[in-house]
Amino acid sequence: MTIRSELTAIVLAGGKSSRMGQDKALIPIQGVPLLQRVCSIAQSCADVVYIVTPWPERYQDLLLPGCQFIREVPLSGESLAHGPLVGFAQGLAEVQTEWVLLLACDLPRLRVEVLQDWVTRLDSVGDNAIAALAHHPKGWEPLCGFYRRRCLPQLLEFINQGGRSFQQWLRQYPVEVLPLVEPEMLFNCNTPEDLASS
Ligand SMILES: Nc1nc2c(ncn2[C@@H]2O[C@H](COP(=O)(O)OP(=O)(O)OP(=O)(O)O)[C@@H](O)[C@H]2O)c(=O)[nH]1
Repeated sequence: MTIRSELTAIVLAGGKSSRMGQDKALIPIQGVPLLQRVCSIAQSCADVVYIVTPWPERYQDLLLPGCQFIREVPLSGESLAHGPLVGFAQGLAEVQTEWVLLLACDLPRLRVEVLQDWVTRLDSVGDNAIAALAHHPKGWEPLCGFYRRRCLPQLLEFINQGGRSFQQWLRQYPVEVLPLVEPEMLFNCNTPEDLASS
């Protein structure tokens, strides 16, 4: 079921997975590779799902019907280890809808019902907010929430000045808080120990 026709989702599948020691996107959880699982949930909330990754060919055999790859490129003079903020900016440049749902690929406990509830709240987000995110004791959860497409110029300016931290970037702008009724769903799987508990 798609519940909003004006929503795009961006799923990030890049980075080094250095703590895990293998590509997190391909790790099976209950037999389904994490990236495939997250994309399928994204499709329950949005009409268009982009997977932003430096290596689309690595994922071409996954079951990802309807998802479109955006191949990420390095910034001038840099490596591809630029981090999720740059991956997000490269995906956002392709987005045509007012709102985009951003998801990391390493969220094994995502709850589609919670995301769909959040989607219904977007219409009442204040005009000045650039994003609607959950907040937990460590700060905003940037990799499971919603951004307005129009934040792209500010995002690019921050990146061009060397900024790479979501938390630092978000600190400069109004962000709407989403209710976090199930904090467990934001659990991200970074290490083999995390995996064992998934
Ligand atoms: N597209 C893209 N996604 C990234 C990039 N860096 C991290 N991600 C994604 O962002 C999410 C969180 O990544 P992290 O766990 O912070 O970083 P990581 O590099 O994957 O893992 P570590 O090396 O263990 O820190 C995951 O979904 C990654 O796939 C990047 O440069 N490009």
